[in-house]
Amino acid sequence: MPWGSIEVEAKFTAGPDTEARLVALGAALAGSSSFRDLYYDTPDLRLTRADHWLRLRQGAGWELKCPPEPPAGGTGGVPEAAAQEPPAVATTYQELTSPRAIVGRLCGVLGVAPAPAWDQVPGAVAGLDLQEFASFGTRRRSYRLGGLRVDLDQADFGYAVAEVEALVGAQEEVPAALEEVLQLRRALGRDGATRVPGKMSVYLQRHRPRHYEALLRAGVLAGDPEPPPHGDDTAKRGPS
Ligand SMILES: Cc1ncc(C[n+]2csc(CCOP(=O)(O)OP(=O)(O)OP(=O)(O)O)c2C)c(N)n1
Ligand SMILES: [Mg+2]
Repeated sequence: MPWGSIEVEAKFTAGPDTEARLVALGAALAGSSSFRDLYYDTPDLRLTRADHWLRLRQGAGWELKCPPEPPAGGTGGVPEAAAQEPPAVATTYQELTSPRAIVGRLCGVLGVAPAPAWDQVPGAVAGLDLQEFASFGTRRRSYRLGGLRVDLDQADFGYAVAEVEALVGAQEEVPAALEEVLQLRRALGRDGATRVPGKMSVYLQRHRPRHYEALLRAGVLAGDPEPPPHGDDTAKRGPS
């Protein structure tokens, strides 16, 4: 897919038995990694208030996670549950990686014409006055099971979260992918009855409360219950 792929994700809180359950289901450890993410927005938060997440990921480069473009003439059958209205059972995002696609989408959201000098993302970041608003490290253990991926993350600000993820190439494939993602999460003993906040939600709630409130008001984030404080054993239950 020239414009990136569509990511269907459902988060959950991993337990001490999660990795054993994954292996029992036939999943294989695909790798362990550590990386730092830096996220950018305009001073008046226009990108994140439009649910667009521009980041520079150490070792991967620039990436833009944004709601999938509705295909011409239809919603592409994105099921309600996967819709971005919080609380979302799962989230569906396009992940753009090509500089041209990222810059084009940024300019579209901000309503400006791309300048010739913005053929690479850093030029657009400077030209659009985008500033870093979040920076945190993640230790990740990833498992693969069929076409699904399970990431067990431990953020360096003391929060652990896991997610089941499927990548599809077209909107029409989202409903089937969503069912597979939710089925695996259930098989891991996590029914999704309680909404599990992502790392960014917790980071903003703790470190950028005004930004967090703005995203609640914009309906981009749901009012997630603040997870246990640092050092709580939930945080410790991250990737072993
Ligand atoms: C449950 C939920 N999560 C994220 C969002 C929006 N959002 C906030 S930050 C954000 C960007 C980061 O996405 P996330 O999957 O939380 O982080 P990570 O797992 O490190 O990225 P990956 O490796 O999967 O690309 C999004 C989409 C939302 N509205 N609801
Ligand atoms: Mg994710």
